[in-house]
Amino acid sequence: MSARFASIGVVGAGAWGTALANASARAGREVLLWGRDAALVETLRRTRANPAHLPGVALAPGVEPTADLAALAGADAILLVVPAQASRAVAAALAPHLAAGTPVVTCAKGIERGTSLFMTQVLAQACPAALPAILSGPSFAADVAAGLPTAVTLAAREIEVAGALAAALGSASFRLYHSRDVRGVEIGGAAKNVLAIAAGIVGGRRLGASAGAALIARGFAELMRFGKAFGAQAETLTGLSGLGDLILTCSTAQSRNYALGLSLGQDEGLHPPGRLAEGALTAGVLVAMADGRGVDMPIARAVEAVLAGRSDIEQAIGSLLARPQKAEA
Ligand SMILES: NC(=O)C1=CN([C@@H]2O[C@H](COP(=O)(O)OP(=O)(O)OC[C@H]3O[C@@H](n4cnc5c(N)ncnc54)[C@H](OP(=O)(O)O)[C@@H]3O)[C@@H](O)[C@H]2O)C=CC1
Ligand SMILES: O=C(CO)COP(=O)(O)O
Repeated sequence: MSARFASIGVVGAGAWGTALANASARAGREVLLWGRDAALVETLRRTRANPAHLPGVALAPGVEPTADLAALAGADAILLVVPAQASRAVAAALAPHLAAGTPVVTCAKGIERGTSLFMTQVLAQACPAALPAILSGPSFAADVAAGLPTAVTLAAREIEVAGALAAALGSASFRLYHSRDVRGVEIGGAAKNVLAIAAGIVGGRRLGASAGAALIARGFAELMRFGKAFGAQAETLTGLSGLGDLILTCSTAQSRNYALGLSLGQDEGLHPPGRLAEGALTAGVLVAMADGRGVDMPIARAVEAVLAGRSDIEQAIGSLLARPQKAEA
């Protein structure tokens, strides 16, 4: 079945794109790795390494870097691995090169600002001939690139397509579960990033491990409420791209979202600057969407208020702790 996807085009040569290119090559696929920066692509080609985005990792044999998007025209499937807010423009640039029905798997974790669209909805608009799919779950690029054991979920509307893609990309160390709950998988990845910023704030403020655990559990309740309101299945949200990814990114400063929260909690502002933290870009649209459907998300709301400068950390913590006690739901 995996012969259906013998060649994979990876669009985006950042940390996650490079790691997924390596994982795909390890799974036996031919891989073209596209980057927008010709100089970076030349470095990748010459040194077989990506020091800018994934230091210390060698590019797997079988990964061919390219700066030419048209070169991906013959790929059997595409992994779209650019930040959520760049996904529409990059998918639109890719669209003219794709054969109709080519699966495009978005690997970004976010919601588009301005349109309030999930990643596969953005794909459907920008790349209408493609078959949209989503890959998400607890997986640091460095871990996947190093071949450490990792498990993620790949969802597509057609379960056969999801299964075949999972079979094509998976290996002993990179396990892909498949699903047809596209919405659940994309909500899990987007929402957990916002909650991970809150977990980082708890860490930065040294509020203790008990507070950290409470934050994960109550954050998960928010993620579940949001997911249910937007059509996700509960079993997806309790799986890898929900609870699994929430636990990972709320637990360690290896997460850029957690690290951002840590820095806020230590009153060091948005540090380090320029590093991608998708949760900071998703917080506003997530909270607005929740408001639109009457979904209570106090932790996400507190993160959004801090990031927008409407609340300081002490006010945000105070407002969460001052909420009336209620039944656990
Ligand atoms: N890193 C990780 O561990 C994981 C990341 N993800 C998700 O993957 C997505 C990408 O993250 P990651 O790879 O880590 O991010 P990086 O910051 O490492 O890389 C982002 C890549 O996207 C490129 N890019 C940015 N904007 C554009 C644009 N407008 N057009 C074309 N290319 C663009 C960058 O190019 P340039 O170098 O030229 O700026 C870079 O190659 C995010 O949504 C993230 O949440 C998911 C799971 C794990
Ligand atoms: O999504 C991730 C791990 O699953 C990566 O998290 P960060 O983007 O917070 O580093």
